[in-house]
Amino acid sequence: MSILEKLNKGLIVSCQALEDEPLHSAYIMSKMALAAKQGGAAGIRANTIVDIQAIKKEVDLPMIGIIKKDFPESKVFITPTIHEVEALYEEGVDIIALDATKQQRPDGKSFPEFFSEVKVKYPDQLFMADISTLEEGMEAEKTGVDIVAPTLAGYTSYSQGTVPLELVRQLVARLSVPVIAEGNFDTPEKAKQALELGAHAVVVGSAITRPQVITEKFAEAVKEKSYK
Ligand SMILES: CC(=O)N[C@H](C=O)[C@@H](O)[C@H](O)[C@H](O)COP(=O)(O)O
Repeated sequence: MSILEKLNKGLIVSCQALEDEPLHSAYIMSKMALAAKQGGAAGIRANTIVDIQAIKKEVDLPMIGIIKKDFPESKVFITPTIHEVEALYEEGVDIIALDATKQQRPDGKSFPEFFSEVKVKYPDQLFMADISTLEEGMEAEKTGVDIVAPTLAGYTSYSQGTVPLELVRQLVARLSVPVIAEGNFDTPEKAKQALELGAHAVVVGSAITRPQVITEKFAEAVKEKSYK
């Protein structure tokens, strides 16, 4: 069975904690991935080589790998340059996800320029384009990516206020490549709706693996009421 078949209509759990987050630790992310597997996840999305290595030891699910890296002169931070692609390829991940927005890249290239280089170097690797608008999804498909995901909807200056489910609906209608729903699918209902709209799979992160975010929602909810 191919990787895309294995992920078909499945839940992918994103297990990520950056340096400034309380759960920042490859060991903890590996246990998050194990919990996700026990809960029925079909795949894992993870950031950094150390986390990916630790997770691979714990679970054998299909892996979407990224490397987040900040550059002072660019807002592109998900697998931004060929160096991060190279590291993920060397490590061996089933799918490499990368920023495919029109934002200024750290290497000064446009996404099509950047991705044509990547594709020539790694013709057999599956690539997932993280985009923020329909237009970027359509552009990404033209460059030859294998999957498009609205991961960055609401995270670029020009995509503020995007409703993720609405963008999924539009992407599914306009693209031929599989669309994986990702980014603020924070309830089981929204995840299910994304699949009903035709998404190939759905990635859920914070609502499962960021306890500080989950706690905040509960804390806000109990604060809103005045109790007698
Ligand atoms: C914008 C950005 O940095 N997104 C990252 C991409 O890998 C992750 O931090 C998200 O957790 C992931 O996309 C899943 O989304 P959510 O946590 O909303 O379910």
